[in-house]
Amino acid sequence: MDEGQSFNFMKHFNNRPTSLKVELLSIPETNSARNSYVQHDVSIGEHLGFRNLSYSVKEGLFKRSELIVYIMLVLIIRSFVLENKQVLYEVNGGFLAGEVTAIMGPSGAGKSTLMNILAGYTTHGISGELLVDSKIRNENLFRKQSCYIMQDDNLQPLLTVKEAMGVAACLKLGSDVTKEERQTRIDEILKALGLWQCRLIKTKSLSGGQRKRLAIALELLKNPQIMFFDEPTSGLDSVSTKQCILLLKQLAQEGRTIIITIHQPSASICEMLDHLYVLAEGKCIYQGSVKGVVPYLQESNLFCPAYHNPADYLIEVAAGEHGEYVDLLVSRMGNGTNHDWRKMQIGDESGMQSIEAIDKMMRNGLVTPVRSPTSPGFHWALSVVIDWWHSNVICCNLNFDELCQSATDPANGVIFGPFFLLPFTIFSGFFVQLYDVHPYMRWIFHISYIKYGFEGLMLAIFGYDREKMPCNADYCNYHYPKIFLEDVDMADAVYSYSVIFLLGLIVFLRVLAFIALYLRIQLRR
Ligand SMILES: Nc1ncnc2c1ncn2[C@@H]1O[C@H](COP(=O)(O)OP(=O)(O)OP(=O)(O)O)[C@@H](O)[C@H]1O
Repeated sequence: MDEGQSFNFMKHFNNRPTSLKVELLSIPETNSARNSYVQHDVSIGEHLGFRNLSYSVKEGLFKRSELIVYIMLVLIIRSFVLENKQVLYEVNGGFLAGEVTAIMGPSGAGKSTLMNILAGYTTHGISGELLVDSKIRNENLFRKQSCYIMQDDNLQPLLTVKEAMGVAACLKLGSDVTKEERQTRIDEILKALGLWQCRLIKTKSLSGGQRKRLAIALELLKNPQIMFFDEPTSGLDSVSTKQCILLLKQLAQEGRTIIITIHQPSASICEMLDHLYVLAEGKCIYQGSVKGVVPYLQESNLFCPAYHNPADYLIEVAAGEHGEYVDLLVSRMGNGTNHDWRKMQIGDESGMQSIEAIDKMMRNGLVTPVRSPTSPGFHWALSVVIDWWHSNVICCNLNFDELCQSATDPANGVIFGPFFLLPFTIFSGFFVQLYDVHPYMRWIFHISYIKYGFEGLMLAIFGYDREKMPCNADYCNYHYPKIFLEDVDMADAVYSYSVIFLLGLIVFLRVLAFIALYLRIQLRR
């Protein structure tokens, strides 16, 4: 490492606070609250990078352990017998300080291999360049400034949390750190990571989440700049998973580079990640923000279904479930050299969300924008005009979906719309007559807009003393339209009532929809 590189690296390191500021936060419930943790307070240039990184292993008759025993023999025959298996193919990438980067991909894609190489655990069979601040990294210095937290935390089961920290502090902190300073640091980290309450508990009795935090606490003693985590959320429930990712975000926001491998994160976890690096068949098919995944795939004619977790969809694409797209995506991503999709950050969210929302609604045949920079009155009026335009029969214009979408979430409209529609359809006079149902249920007839629409239609066709209908048989029961109206229980129905009710209901629902839309937008502001 030359002097300049060493200076840069140490500059980042020295910029970080020496004392930890990490506090375990409660998990925010709302998206907006969660997104507040995704602010990019720390903006440091590229920190950890790799160029044209390839990795291959020899595999065949002998495994690695046997090689030790048969080393002489293997050295002679390996070039003849063993096959070269390529795991990574000239991949490129850059991970920034201040961000949580998740390496994702289907099983066998090369995630652990890449992580092991970046962490400096795998050193043989590699070609390409490992960089820090765009310069070839110094492995010795890098090892001092980084740590690797494995899935199996390997904690000593019979030591208490405080004892485990004490042993680690003696080993990791130099002799120039006094006993008091060590103790202060241990207490500080335990409090910061929410382990203070269980400092006297043996590590074998800790919960999964506490064990993960203790593993992190042990590494934090030497305050590493770069932290690698292999599947940090495996074996944790959803609450502990969120807490764990939040903790990693906080560590990142203090200026660290956090790199994790993760298997199919949930949508809410995905939102909390700053950067995704996705591998398929040992090549990079995506590198960028979480928000960029859907538009990136769309450009390759891969449309993530509405209400589908984009991360799941990306893994399905990587696994070839949607066709042969890996080569196309690798070339579009330049095998990791393309950094364009990194730019699509949370700041672009409002635009993206409204585009996605409109897109979803258009696909579902709905036309009520719920998130808009313009006035609710404008959208309300627009939806009235468009709905009116689309409607052929007056009763079809009464759309309960719209009310539900305005008041709650568009997805709820799809569920509650048919739910509200069904009783009105059944008690409309079409399937059952008014006097066939229990008196307690008859009120539904009187508010069923389908009944009024149906009644108005029947009266317009068969009412108003319509003349006898043609009959070519000896006897026609409905020769007289009046008999038909009596049979369908509409002899006493009044056409004008139907029209007044339907017009009144249209006005009522429109006003209600406007109020709901108005209130919702007011609450969001
Ligand atoms: N030392 C090795 N010897 C033989 N094959 C190896 C070696 N290391 C990795 N591989 C192979 O490289 C491929 C990628 O392995 P890797 O463990 O990196 O995948 P992964 O994406 O982490 O998978 P998973 O999610 O299942 O852990 C696999 O097919 C694996 O068998």
